[in-house]
Amino acid sequence: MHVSMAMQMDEASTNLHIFHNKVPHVLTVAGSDSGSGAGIQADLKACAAHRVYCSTVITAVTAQNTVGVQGVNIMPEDFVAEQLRSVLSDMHVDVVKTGMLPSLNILKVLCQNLREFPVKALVVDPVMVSTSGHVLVGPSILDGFREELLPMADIITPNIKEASALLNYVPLKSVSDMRTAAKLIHELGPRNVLVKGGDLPDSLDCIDVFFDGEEFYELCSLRVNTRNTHGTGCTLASSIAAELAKGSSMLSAVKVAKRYVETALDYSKDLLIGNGAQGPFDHFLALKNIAQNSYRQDRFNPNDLLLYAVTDSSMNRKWGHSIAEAVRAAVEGGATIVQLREKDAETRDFVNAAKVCLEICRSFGVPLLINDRIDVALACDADGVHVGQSDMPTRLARSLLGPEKIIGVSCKTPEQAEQAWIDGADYIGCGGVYPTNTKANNRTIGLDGLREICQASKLPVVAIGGIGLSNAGVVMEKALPLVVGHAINFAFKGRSSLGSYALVLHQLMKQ
Ligand SMILES: Nc1ncnc2c1ncn2[C@@H]1O[C@H](COP(=O)(O)OP(=O)(O)O)[C@@H](O)[C@H]1O
Ligand SMILES: Cc1ncc(COP(=O)(O)O)c(N)n1
Ligand SMILES: [Mg+2]
Repeated sequence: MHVSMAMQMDEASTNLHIFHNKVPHVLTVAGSDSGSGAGIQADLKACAAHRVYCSTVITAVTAQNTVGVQGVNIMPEDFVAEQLRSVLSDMHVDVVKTGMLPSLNILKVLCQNLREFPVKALVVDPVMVSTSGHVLVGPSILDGFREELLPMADIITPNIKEASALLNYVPLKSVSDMRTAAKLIHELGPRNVLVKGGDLPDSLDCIDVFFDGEEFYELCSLRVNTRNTHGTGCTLASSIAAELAKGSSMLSAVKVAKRYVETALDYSKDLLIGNGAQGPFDHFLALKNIAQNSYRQDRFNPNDLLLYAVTDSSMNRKWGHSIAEAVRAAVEGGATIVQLREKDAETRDFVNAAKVCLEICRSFGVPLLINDRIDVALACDADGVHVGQSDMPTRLARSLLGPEKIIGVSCKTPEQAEQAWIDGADYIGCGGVYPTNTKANNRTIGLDGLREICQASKLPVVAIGGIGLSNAGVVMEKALPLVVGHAINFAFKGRSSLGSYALVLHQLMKQ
């Protein structure tokens, strides 16, 4: 407390305002996998997924894919030493995680560096055999593990085969054998042991045995039925390292890491990458959605705003329409973008309806946005959101949704339009142009207000509020000629037959 106060005063008086955020940092010392399922590549992805920085020292380059390992090229130990020195002499590393250590000399070089540059924790994944059965590191490494590395380790994470190898190849066939093995490996010096049961035959669950020298914990997860388990071991160890770097206790780090692997495998169980027996999985839980949505060429095309339909739950209720029926009518009638604006829907109903509407919109190649509810947009992977001035701030919405989603912002003044542009919005909605009964207490800006904002806005403008067949022509006439490089578009809320309005107005705009 005193220290931080003093620092602040000192920095204020000397005018040095450089506050550095120290970032949690894992260094992985491992082999490269050209197929990117395991090794260095899995470590980088796992650390990024846990929001931890990861530097890399490459010990070997493997030619590897989903079929197996075609070749291994071991790095010269001097060059491994040079990489270690480059990273450790410059960067603040919290945790070192080791994977493939292909020679005894490389292991010794690593131990030397760890003594010279001590870190908060050492996670050892004693990689020996790939999931495909290829021997990556020969048994000559075992003495190095036992004599030098394990006594320095905070945790070692052998799979069944590696645990057996460390114990002179005793057979391990059950969870009870795994417990015995964990205890014996603990006697070799590491402070904690996790014997992984991913490869335990005939097991419905995936049970890993954790031993901290005093207590045993059996950590159980569902066994995901999938071919995509290549790299689970590397990912688990990196995830443990990442959680430790953030400050977790060992048991908590192991539990979070295991749950992460299980979640990622479940999400990725049907991914198809490569033709071999063992596929990689998706560390960011995003590829499945991207594969489904690959129809869209551009993230956002301003021309999509041409005819903008907005749903309204009370209007739909009044006319006896479901949200999905209204959306289908709108896109069939020519709407080029749809926004779900459901102010009083139950969240679960809203998510379910949004999923159905998304399918309809996707089949027409029409983007679907969600009003206000970032959570609903994320849950159904909608194309974006539309937010008002008192909803989620645009920048925060952008960081939650990522760079690809569409964000629109309601603006009533040129200043708000400028701010929306600064904050990274894609378009602004502008209104109410005319009085409307679908939004209470909404100040009408009129055609003059609309024109003023169109002149000022650097973003495409969608006109909204009380626009229908009778006045659409006037809005176009008054506002359109003044707008250079922007489209004026129309939003229709809660009409009984959005389709026919859309159709007629679409014709009108084409003239
Ligand atoms: N099919 C699966 N479903 C759920 N978890 C799994 C599956 N296969 C492996 N795991 C988990 O992934 C981690 C790595 O396990 P394992 O495959 O035994 O190690 P390695 O990849 O080093 O051979 C463990 O926590 C294990 O329980
Ligand atoms: C370079 C490298 N390092 C480690 C593994 C083990 O990973 P897994 O046991 O999940 O196949 C691998 N296959 N390749
Ligand atoms: Mg495995």
